[in-house]
Amino acid sequence: MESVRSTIDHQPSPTRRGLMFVTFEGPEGAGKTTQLTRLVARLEREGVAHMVTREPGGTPLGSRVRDVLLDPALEIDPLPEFLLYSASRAQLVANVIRPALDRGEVVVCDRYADSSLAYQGSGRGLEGALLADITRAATGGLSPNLTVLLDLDPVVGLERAARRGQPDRLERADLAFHQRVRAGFLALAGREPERFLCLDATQDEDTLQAAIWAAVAARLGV
Ligand SMILES: Nc1ncnc2c1ncn2[C@@H]1O[C@H](COP(=O)(O)OP(=O)(O)OP(=O)(O)O)[C@@H](O)[C@H]1O
Ligand SMILES: Cc1cn([C@H]2C[C@H](O)[C@@H](COP(=O)(O)O)O2)c(=O)[nH]c1=O
Repeated sequence: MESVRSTIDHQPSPTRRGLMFVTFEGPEGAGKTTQLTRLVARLEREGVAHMVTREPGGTPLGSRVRDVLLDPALEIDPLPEFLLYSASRAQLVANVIRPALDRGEVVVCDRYADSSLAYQGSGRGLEGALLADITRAATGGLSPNLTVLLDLDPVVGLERAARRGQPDRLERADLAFHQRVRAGFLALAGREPERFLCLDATQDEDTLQAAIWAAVAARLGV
């Protein structure tokens, strides 16, 4: 009996089996980085092994690709734009995210494939099947367990983002583009309500963090 109980007690938790992949999504200036930073601080306080990264970026290749994608001096057509995001994503998944999940760490990522569906799909108008095929190739089908969507009117978000300084290439796109992006994110959340935690990003930071931590803690069982 004792040996049976100890076997059960030592079953790996979902985290240790590498199943906890959390992404933050939303329009410009919605507060993703603010909330992600607070979540990471909470994971540290709780003693949960974790790794934090972002898209585009997170690898030496991804950092270079990020500089290209955000450079306001460059004109980039929708297809090469999507392929560049996908190249950064493929490198990040293979070299950073999957190894961390395999080590049993919680992975927290600032933007992921949903951003491509919203920005390059809804925003730029690229076809869904193309996005799905290339995203599958880039990620090997790796999907987050939890996606926190911070929803915000782009007028407010772009104002918030502007406090940081000069707008980057994406932030310079017109308001109609950013409205399509917002609508795209909301449509994605509507299609997968179990994966998405959709929050009104006009709420104060403490309220948002409490909701995010409750969702993470429930999935981690802490
Ligand atoms: N809940 C909030 N209410 C009001 N302002 C906020 C809130 N959360 C963050 N901010 C402020 O909004 C600005 C943008 O926040 P942050 O960089 O976290 O957003 P982001 O979604 O990561 O932006 P981007 O996608 O443009 O990188 C910052 O000045 C931040 O202090
Ligand atoms: C992953 C991803 C990102 N984008 C856009 C969204 C933002 O405008 C920038 C990234 O800047 P941030 O300060 O880190 O939010 O890139 C995109 O268009 N498509 C994507 O797949």
